[in-house]
Amino acid sequence: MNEKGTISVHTENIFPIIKKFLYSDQDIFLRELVANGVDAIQKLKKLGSMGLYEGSTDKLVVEVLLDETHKTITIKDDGLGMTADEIKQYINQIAFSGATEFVEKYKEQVEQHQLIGCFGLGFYSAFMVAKKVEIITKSYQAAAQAVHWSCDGSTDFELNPVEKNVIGTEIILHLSEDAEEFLKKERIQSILNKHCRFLPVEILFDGKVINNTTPLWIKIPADLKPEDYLTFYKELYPFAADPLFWVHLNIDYPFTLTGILYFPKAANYFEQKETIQLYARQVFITNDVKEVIPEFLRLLHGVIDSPDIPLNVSRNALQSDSNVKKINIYIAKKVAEKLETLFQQDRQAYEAKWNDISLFIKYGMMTDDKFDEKIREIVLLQNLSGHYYTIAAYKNKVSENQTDKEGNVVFLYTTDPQKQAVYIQSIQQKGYDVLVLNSQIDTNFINFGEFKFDKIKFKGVDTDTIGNLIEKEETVALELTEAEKEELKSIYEKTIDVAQTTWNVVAMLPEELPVTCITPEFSKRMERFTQESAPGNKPFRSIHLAINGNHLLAKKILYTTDKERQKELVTHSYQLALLAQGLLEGESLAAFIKSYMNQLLDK
Ligand SMILES: Nc1ncnc2c1ncn2[C@@H]1O[C@H](COP(=O)(O)OP(=O)(O)OP(=O)(O)O)[C@@H](O)[C@H]1O
Repeated sequence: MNEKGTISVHTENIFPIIKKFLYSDQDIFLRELVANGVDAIQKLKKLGSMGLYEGSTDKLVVEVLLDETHKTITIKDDGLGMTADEIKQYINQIAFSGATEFVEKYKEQVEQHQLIGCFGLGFYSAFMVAKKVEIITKSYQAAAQAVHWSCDGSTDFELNPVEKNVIGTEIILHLSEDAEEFLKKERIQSILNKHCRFLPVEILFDGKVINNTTPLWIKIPADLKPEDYLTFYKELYPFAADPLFWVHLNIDYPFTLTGILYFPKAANYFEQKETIQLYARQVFITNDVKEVIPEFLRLLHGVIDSPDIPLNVSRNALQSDSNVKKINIYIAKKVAEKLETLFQQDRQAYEAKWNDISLFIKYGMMTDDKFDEKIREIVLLQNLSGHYYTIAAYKNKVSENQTDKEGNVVFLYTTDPQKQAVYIQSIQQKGYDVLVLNSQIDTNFINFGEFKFDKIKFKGVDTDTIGNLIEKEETVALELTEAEKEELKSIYEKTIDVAQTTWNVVAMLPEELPVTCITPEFSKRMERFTQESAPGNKPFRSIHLAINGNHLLAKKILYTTDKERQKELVTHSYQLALLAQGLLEGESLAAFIKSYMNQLLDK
């Protein structure tokens, strides 16, 4: 049977293209060859179960062996093996396994390394690391002659009979000089850990089984306890704090998908990138799942396993794949259902987790309309007393007191209860309620909410006078005459001669500050955006000041005969306004502290 021949590839240049993979992810050769061994074992088991193979199928394994002396890696399996004819058909004619067609079709993406799984080259990926490859194989078929195939990376091969007693296949890779790093035990161990950790057949390396053949996600959810999920989470992310809860995905129709998605503690969201792993039949494919699952769900952790995600297509094509679209919708729905159940069944536990999950939920609402629709009723807002309300419940709670003359219910919020305490106090005296919206995402969420929620407006507590925060029909009357008003304004203008500063005397509540900085809600939001995108970059802005005409200080300033005293009152009330906004700094702050100190000594 000794035979020499030419591998029938349609493109002579398939090997250089295979080699090109090497710069993106050379490691996948091992995954491909081990996965072929696993397939071969599963096929033999299937034959056994159908009565077509009588040998034992209990202890079939794939083994990876290193030989430093001969510079070889051998991948040996107890699978169904191949006859000479099968080698000719499956190995020699690459076209049969689709490799040529694949390379032709996706050459460009291959070159740009844009394929999702870099799948499809299978056996021939061995040539990414080997200058010569041998196959020694014996088919399960009765009286099959074992064969030896070898190929040195050109398109020529040799095929000869060989002595081999046991059924199965050995693939021997003679490493090329530039791939000798793969002789290191640690290197192979780490590739196996990454790609083969959950393969369904035992993989032996260095005398040990390296994989868990029945990972949690393929088990039946009803059989599992919370501890099982927590243990598996630790297996995936040894250094992360326990997750809050999880969703076990398990669907057979219209596509097959299993997986577990964990909701991590908020602090873990951005710590690690690419935290969801994608598998196809327990073979690790990638942890770059950008195109496969909705953007906001990428904050979650866990595993998704589906044979229905096309792997040898470009990433662009993947997004428009109909299965991928269905998978996206399914996962988002499952996640929303999990949250709803939690909300309905244990409101207290849901509230306790709110701070951790709110970022993720708000982000989801803003980026996915369907998710928003499902989840809007269970979004919570927290007020200063620490109570949680749904949006509808909160609207109901404050509408009587906080509806403006246009019929909008105004949600007053603080971004920093400590720093904005002065404003909060006067607002609470007026009987208004204040929400805390201080997370990273809230600036965007407020914009989103105003656009989407019916007749709701958001106003920051430090943006305006109380009368203007919620404009009502009835207004506060000004206690000053027109002449007093003009006089007061002019005193402030003359005393505080600062550029970009405008003054107005306003009828405010007596308990509000004597002078208040007015920064329209819109500018405040813009400021926060800038702060978030370029921290430390203080935007320059002109300052509008409202002088409280109804504050006791107004008349005191107007009617004091001591000019020095008047100047002091004006300056201090101005500085207090800046202080309340966190704007008093540098020289002004030093001057303020100094004059305050002097006053202490005077008294
Ligand atoms: N270890 C093995 N034991 C038995 N048959 C094998 C083995 N390795 C490869 N084969 C045969 O050679 C064929 C081609 O293998 P190759 O890895 O190139 O492609 P594939 O496994 O069919 O698909 P993929 O491109 O997804 O890897 C296989 O379908 C299988 O029939």
